[in-house]
Amino acid sequence: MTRSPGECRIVVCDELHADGIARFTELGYEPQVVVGAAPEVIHAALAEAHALVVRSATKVTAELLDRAPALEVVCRAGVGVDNVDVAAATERGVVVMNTPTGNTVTTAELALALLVSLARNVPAGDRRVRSGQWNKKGLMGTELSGKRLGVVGLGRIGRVAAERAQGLGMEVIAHDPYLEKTGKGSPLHGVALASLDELLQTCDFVTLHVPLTDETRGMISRERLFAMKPGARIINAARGGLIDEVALVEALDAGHLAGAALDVLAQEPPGADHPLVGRDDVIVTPHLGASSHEAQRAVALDSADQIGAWFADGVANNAVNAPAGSPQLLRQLAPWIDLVERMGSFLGQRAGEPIKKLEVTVHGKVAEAGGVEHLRLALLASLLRHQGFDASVNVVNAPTLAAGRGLQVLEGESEGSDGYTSLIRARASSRGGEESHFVAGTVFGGQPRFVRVEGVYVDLAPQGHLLVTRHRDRPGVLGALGTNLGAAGINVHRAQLGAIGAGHASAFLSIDRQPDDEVMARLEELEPIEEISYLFL
Ligand SMILES: NC(=O)c1ccc[n+]([C@@H]2O[C@H](COP(=O)([O-])OP(=O)(O)OC[C@H]3O[C@@H](n4cnc5c(N)ncnc54)[C@H](O)[C@@H]3O)[C@@H](O)[C@H]2O)c1
Ligand SMILES: O=C(O)CC[C@@H](O)C(=O)O
Repeated sequence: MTRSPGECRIVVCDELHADGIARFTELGYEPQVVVGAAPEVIHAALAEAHALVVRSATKVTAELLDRAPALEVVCRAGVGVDNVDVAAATERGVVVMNTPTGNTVTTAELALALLVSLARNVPAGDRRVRSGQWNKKGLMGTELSGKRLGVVGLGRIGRVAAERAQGLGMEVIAHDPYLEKTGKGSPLHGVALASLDELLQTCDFVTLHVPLTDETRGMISRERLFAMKPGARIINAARGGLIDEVALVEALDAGHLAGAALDVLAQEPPGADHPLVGRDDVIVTPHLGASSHEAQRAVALDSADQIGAWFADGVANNAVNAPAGSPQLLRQLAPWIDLVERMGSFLGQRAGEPIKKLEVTVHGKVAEAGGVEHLRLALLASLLRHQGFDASVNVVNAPTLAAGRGLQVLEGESEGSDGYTSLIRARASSRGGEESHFVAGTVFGGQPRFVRVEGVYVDLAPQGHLLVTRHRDRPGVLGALGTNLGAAGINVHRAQLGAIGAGHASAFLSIDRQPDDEVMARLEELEPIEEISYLFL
């Protein structure tokens, strides 16, 4: 859905580079900046916000999200989304996006700065001079050239850090299980992939570049710290929480490790008596990784452009919880999304009880264009909206809501496109499959068409009021339905029917208004009618 900038309230919760604010203005938006504002001002802004821009200071919790009922999108001007409760946002249908590329080089450069500073005691030397001492006793460093660096997480930042370290003459190895799973090997020349244990046991320096997730929290545990090569140094410019900080103090005190450089801590800012702050063998910087003019400008511009694209075209660039797609693809998919929403509406209304299994197949040209996932999610969201959920169900929260209800979404069996250039089939079944409904549709001249419903081939414009029957296949059924509807002043625009086997048939009547309960009861009482339902598409 396209919105004009005047309709969209954007709230900027953390410091954002001025060029990002200017870009919003260029795009026609008037963002409200609430950095440092009183809680009541922030709460009032949240109450009307459609988009939030945050860095790491604002914690986007479930409670904050509940204060923002109109919220559609949260944009993290940076990489890590660990300050956003993504599950809570997803549940509420709120898109969460980050700006993953703007601060890559800057953060890798900080990791390198920490590496060099740690190897050569630069901060300790500076402190000594500031205190009036001009001597180098105890500040003997170590050369980087020829030493082995282990990069944990060979993603965007890890790769830049690895390449720069090779330029310093270091031998670099890396650990990244997700890269290993691709089976393609290391993307960098001269950087071999290794297990985490091998990396820790053999490297002189280790630098961390993984996101903080349930899997990585505490990954550099006490056991792993003490398994590191004696005299090694560790650098963390990724996230506090990756390293067991208590165990790090012990490993340093025991002389097992020679030093650590940390841009991030588990608790930021740290308490005054944090045991890692103030040691000569530890460098701590205040989460400076992304703090360069270039990086802050880049992530701010990306935030403005991404939010603009969301409001203008519904494109969720860099979303971590929604399918992506270019504006061109979404424009191409628009009539198909309209079709699948009507298919979902049909199936949701037809089913007498909660659907437990939804099988969707997308065939032909529309599948080749991409966006199959988008179509499947749009169908599911529409089905759920017609199965007791409210209008807030969308492609973001539909999978979570479906899973919560025990509804499985599967790819149906591939049966080809039945001679159509493109065809979408969907079957919805209740528990055990005793109730199952089927619809197949396509788009003709930009308009949605159902071409097969239940077992019957039809040519049905899925719009407006519809009656669907299952009845005994005998003469006069259509006449009896038409007579009763006519007596109630209801006009039948179009009627289609067909046999569905074993002496049964189904009829589909497009009518001009909803029959009241009395009319429906009369139709149900007609002798051949086994089941009749009214649907609005
Ligand atoms: N200090 C800062 O200011 C700052 C700035 C930017 C980013 N960061 C942090 O750096 C992290 C990395 O950023 P990026 O842009 O390189 O992200 P990225 O997604 O490009 O790379 C992360 C890499 O980690 C790998 N990975 C995931 N789990 C792993 C595991 N268990 N073991 C080893 N590797 C694993 C992934 O496969 C991926 O290749 C971010 O998530 C963010 O938390 C910090
Ligand atoms: O906004 C910042 O200064 C830090 C950003 C950084 O932690 C990130 O994950 O991108």
